[in-house]
Amino acid sequence: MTAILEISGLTKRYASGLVALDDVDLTINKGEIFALLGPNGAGKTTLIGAVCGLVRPTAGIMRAFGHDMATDWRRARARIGLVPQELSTDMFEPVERAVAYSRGLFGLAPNPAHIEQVLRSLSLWEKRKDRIMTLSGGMKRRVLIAKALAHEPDLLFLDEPTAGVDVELRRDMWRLIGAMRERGVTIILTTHYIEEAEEMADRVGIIRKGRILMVDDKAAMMKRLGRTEAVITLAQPLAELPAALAALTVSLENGGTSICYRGGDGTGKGKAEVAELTKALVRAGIDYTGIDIHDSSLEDIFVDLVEEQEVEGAA
Ligand SMILES: Nc1ncnc2c1ncn2[C@@H]1O[C@H](COP(=O)(O)OP(=O)(O)OP(=O)(O)O)[C@@H](O)[C@H]1O
Repeated sequence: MTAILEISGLTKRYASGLVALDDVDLTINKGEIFALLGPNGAGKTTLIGAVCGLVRPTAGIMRAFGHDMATDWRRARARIGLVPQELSTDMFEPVERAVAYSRGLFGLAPNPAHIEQVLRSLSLWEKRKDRIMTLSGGMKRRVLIAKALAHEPDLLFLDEPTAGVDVELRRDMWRLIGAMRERGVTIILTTHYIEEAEEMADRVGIIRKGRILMVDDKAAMMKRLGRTEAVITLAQPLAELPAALAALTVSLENGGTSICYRGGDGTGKGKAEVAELTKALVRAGIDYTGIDIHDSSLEDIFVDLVEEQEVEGAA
């Protein structure tokens, strides 16, 4: 595995005194899709801004493609693309010219064939002569991506690429991100849609209050922190749990009308234990009217992790 971005001890204290990034270490490998998840204000945009030269770090070292970003920033930055949350300039420009101009900003020779390919892949070719201000919100998003791809970056940051876009555009974005990965582009995306990380990411980082709480392969994270939850609705309420169930991680809830199971480890163990539980109920002569069972999602894991930290922080 080749590391293409290495961040260590990255700290950002804004003039207000607020510490938006607190000693962040993070390594991004070539060719991966990395999703950075965090609640509002966690520091995601600040982190992207620091790597892309929009935010001046207070401390820390960043290396991209082997270049130290403090001393050799320009060469590193030339290989990085950024799709920000909002379009702030170019509103009066026609699409094609704005995208070609973005390429020129990095000192690259014009390449109309590449610009055409980018515009076509984003369904913008028909709109290439239109002024950006006349486009719909979704089309403006596509222009942002086209601008970031104009200089053929090897590392692409997408800051909440699908916030506020419709389902169709979101699917299109996912397809596009997948296609970029196929071409070997490394992608770091921030998202509030955990479904997006679950669908696309190879690795997931969870950030809160400027600190990275966890980084892991998505599958490993779900396996390690995943669990199964089952609620068994009883035909008759119970006053207490039967002794036969003592070995299982169950509790009596909802005024004795349901038995809740929380356990397992994301590998199927939970489902097997729920099966055991139902058999034990039958053996004990306890009748039930329904079972609701689900495996935890990345969202459950995320919420648990962030809440756990809230509790620790308050303690
Ligand atoms: N220019 C600034 N000056 C002072 N504080 C700032 C500045 N920019 C961001 N912050 C603060 O830094 C913290 C991190 O903000 P940041 O935008 O990086 O979070 P985020 O994770 O991207 O949030 P969101 O998901 O809402 O976009 C927040 O508390 C924010 O208010």
